[in-house]
Amino acid sequence: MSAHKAASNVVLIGMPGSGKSTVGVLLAKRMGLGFIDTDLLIQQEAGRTLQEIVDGDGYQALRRIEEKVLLSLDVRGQVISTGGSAVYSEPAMQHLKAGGVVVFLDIPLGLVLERIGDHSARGISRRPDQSLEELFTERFALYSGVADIAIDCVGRNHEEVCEAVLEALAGADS
Ligand SMILES: Nc1ncnc2c1ncn2[C@@H]1O[C@H](COP(=O)(O)OP(=O)(O)O)[C@@H](O)[C@H]1O
Ligand SMILES: O=C(O)C1=C[C@@H](OP(=O)(O)O)[C@@H](O)[C@H](O)C1
Ligand SMILES: [Mg+2]
Repeated sequence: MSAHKAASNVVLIGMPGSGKSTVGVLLAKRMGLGFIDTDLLIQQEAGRTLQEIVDGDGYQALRRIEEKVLLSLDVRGQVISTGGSAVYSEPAMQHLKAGGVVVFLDIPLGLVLERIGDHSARGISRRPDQSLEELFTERFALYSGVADIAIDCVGRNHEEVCEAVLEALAGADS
């Protein structure tokens, strides 16, 4: 059996602004799957917004809650949109990989900056001294290393990214 059929979730990873949440919904509709945004599960688990967690307890606290939420996911037939920092947990990523195909939505730093605008209110999990450029470089290696499939999202709108993911999944299936 192919990797895709054996593993029934589709897991989206990538930088904030890469389209995990918005494209994830489109993808779920096209594939007839359910949809989970793990950022919302984290907020429910913590009873706070992501920004409140970062402001109150620090960026590592957010990563700890995120890891716990990801490891407790036991689902099939879902598109799972993760948060950009999910990739910092190796056990969580291995857990997600075991149950699905991991798809990296790849955008360059310029698009990250353009799309997330004033990121101070977006709860980004990073060291206070770390620039977005450094964060981008650090994460790019992690996303590329763990993904089963990478999608170049440059020059593609939401629908086109969704289409590209579908094509790549079909290719991985055959
Ligand atoms: N392919 C795309 N083309 C144009 N805008 C996009 C695209 N993907 C995402 N966006 C926009 O970028 C912003 C962040 O998207 P979102 O899905 O929340 O990303 P993520 O969940 O990866 O942080 C939203 O305003 C969204 O509409
Ligand atoms: O990249 C990050 O550090 C984060 C991205 C957010 O999700 P999106 O990638 O969906 O914006 C969210 O998980 C959290 O605020 C941390
Ligand atoms: Mg999101």
